[in-house]
Amino acid sequence: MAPMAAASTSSAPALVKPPPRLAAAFSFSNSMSRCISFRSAVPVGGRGGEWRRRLVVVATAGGMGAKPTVLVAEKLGEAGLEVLKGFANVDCSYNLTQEELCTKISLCDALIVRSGTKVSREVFESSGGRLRVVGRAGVGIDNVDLGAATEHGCLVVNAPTANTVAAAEHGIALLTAMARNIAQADASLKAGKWLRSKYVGVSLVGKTLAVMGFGKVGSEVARRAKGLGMHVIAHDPYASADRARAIGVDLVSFDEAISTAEFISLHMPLTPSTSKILNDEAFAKMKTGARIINVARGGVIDEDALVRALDSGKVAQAALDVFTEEPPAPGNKLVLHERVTVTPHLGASTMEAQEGVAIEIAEAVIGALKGELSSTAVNAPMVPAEVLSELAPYVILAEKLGRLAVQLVSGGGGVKSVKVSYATARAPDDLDTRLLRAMITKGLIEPISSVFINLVNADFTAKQRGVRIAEERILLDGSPENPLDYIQVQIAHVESKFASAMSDSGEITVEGRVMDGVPHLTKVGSFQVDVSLEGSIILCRQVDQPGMIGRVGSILGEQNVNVSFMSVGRIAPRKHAVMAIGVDEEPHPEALKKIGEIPAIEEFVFLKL
Ligand SMILES: NC(=O)c1ccc[n+]([C@@H]2O[C@H](COP(=O)([O-])OP(=O)(O)OC[C@H]3O[C@@H](n4cnc5c(N)ncnc54)[C@H](O)[C@@H]3O)[C@@H](O)[C@H]2O)c1
Ligand SMILES: O=C(O)[C@H](O)COP(=O)(O)O
Repeated sequence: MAPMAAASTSSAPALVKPPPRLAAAFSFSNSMSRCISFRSAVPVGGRGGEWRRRLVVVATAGGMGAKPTVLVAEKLGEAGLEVLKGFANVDCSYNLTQEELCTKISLCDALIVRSGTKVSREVFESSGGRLRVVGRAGVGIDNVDLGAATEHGCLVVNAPTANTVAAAEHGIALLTAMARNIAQADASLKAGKWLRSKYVGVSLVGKTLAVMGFGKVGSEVARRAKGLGMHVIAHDPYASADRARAIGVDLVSFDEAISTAEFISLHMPLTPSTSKILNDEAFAKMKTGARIINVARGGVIDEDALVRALDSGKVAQAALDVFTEEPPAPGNKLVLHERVTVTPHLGASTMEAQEGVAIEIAEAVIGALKGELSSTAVNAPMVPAEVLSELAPYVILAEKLGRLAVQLVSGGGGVKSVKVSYATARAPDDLDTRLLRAMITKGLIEPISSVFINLVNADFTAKQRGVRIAEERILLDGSPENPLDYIQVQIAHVESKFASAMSDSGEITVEGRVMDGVPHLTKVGSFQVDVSLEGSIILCRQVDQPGMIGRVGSILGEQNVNVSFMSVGRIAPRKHAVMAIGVDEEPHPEALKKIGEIPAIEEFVFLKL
C-alpha cells in the first residue's frame, strides 16, 4: 500500500502524492468486444506533460488486438482494397440480399458500399452494436439511414471529392449527347437505318444552362458549359455568390432558373426538401422545349410528371443517369421514351474516379476504425487533429466529471437538467466544446444505462433520454494559452447521496481542472479539494479534526487498498471538511462500512471513475 504520510488539512487543498502516468481514453467503444478505442491522452514527458494522440485497436470479436473485419458490399477499386487489406480482414461479398447483409453484418466492424446497397435501420439493428463505421465509396448518402446510424453510434464517412470530375464530365456528355441525339442515332444506324433528317439536333452555344445545386459537381459542370459557349446561371440557396461570380455564373432564384433556361441540369443531393423538386408545377414554369439533365439522384424528379411533360412537349428531351428505383423496373416509361437518353448510374464510373474513391474511402474507414475523427464524417462533428490534440486532457476531464456527477445523484435515472460551465480566456470561436459536451454526456449516461456514447450519438442519446445539457462560458481575463481553466458540471433538480456535493444554490456540483496535463477534481459542492482523476474516489464529509486521514488510511491499508491521493477541503478550521481519497482498487464493502463507522465521518460515498 502507498504511504499516506504528509496529508494535511487546510483551507487550500493539499496534494499528497503526485499522480502516476495517466492514460484515459476517448473511446468509440464501450466494451472490449468492440473494435476501437481511441486512447487519446498519454503524457509523454516534457514541461507540463505533452499530450499525444495514441490510437489503439483494442479488440474485435476475434479478441484483443485482432484485425477488424471490413465488409465490402459493392465493387471497389483494387488500390482501395489493398489499402484495406493492410489493416483489416476484408470480406468482398457483392450482390447480397438485405437478409444476407443483415446476417453478415454482426461479424463486421465496418461496411463499405456504393449507391446500390441500402444500409437500412435493420442493418444497424442486426449488427448487434459491432458495426462502427459505414463507408460510402462516393458522395450521395441517401442510401444510408443516417438517423439509425447515429442512434447506434455508428460513424458514416463518405468519399466526397474523388468522383466530382467524373460526374461533371458525365453531365456534359449527357448534355451534348442529348442535344445531338447521339444515343438514338446510334441505335437507329445499328438497326440498319440511315435517318439524317430525323436526328437534327440543337446547338448549345449561346443557350442558357441552369445548374441546380452549385456544389462540387454543379460548379464543374458550369465551368465546362461556359467553355462550350453557354450562358450559365445557377440556383443553390447555400452557395456563395462570390464563388459563382468567380467562374462567371449568376446565382438566381429557383423560379428564375427553371423559367429562363433552355437546359436544366440537376446537381443537388436527394433530401426531403429536394425530393421531387422538379414536379408538374415546376415543369409548367419552364420554357416549352426545355431539356433536362440529371446526374444527381432520380428522386429529385417526379418521374411521372416528367413523362407527362415529355408527352405534352413541354420538355423536349431528358438525359438521365439516375432513377428513383435502381435498376428501373422493366417497362419504365422514361427509360423507354424515344426522347430520353439514359445511362445506368455511370456518373462516377471512370477508372480514375473509382480508384480515387476506393483509396479515399479505404483511408477514411481505417482512420475511423482507429478512432480518428474523420474529415469526411457525415454524422459527427469534424474536429481538426490539432484541436483534438490540445483538448485531449480536457476530454478525459469532461468524461470523468460527468461520471462523478451522475454517481452522486441518488437514484441516478432522474437526471434531466445539466449545466456545464467552461471557464476560459478564449473567444467562443477559439474553443469548440462539442467534443467536451459529448464526453460529459458519455460520463453522465453510460454509468446509468447500457447505451454506449461517442461523438456520433451523444447529443442524440441525451435528447432521447430527456437530458438537457446547457452550456455556458465563463470568460476569464488572462492569457488564452490553455483552452480552459476549469470545467464545472452541475445537475439540477435531483437529490444527492452525498449531501455535501450540493452547491449553495442546490445543484450537485463538481469542478475540475487540468494540471500539468493531468485531470484533477478540484471542487465538490462548495468544498475545494484536489484529487487526480484516476482509479476510484472516496469522498467523506467529516468533522475537521486531527487524525482523520490516518484513521481512514489505516482501514484502507488493512484491506490492501492502494491510496493514490488524498486531499482535504474545509470550510473553516475544526468545522466540516470534505476529504477526497483516490484509491487504485475498489475497497471491500467491509472497509467502506468501517470508514462510515468512524464517529467523525458524517457521510461518505465511493465513486468509480
Ligand atoms: N451520377 C453519379 O454517379 C453521381 C456522381 C457524383 C455525385 N452524384 C450526385 O450529385 C449530387 C451533387 O454532388 P456534389 O458532390 O456536387 O455534392 P455537393 O454537396 O458538393 O453539392 C450539392 C449542392 O447542392 C446544394 N443544394 C442543397 N439543397 C439544394 C436545393 N434545394 N436547391 C439547390 N441546391 C441545393 C448544396 O448547397 C450544394 O452546394 C449528389 O446528389 C450526388 O449524390 C452523382
Ligand atoms: O453519389 C455518388 O457518389 C454517385 O452517385 C456514385 O455512386 P456509385 O458509387 O454507386 O457509382
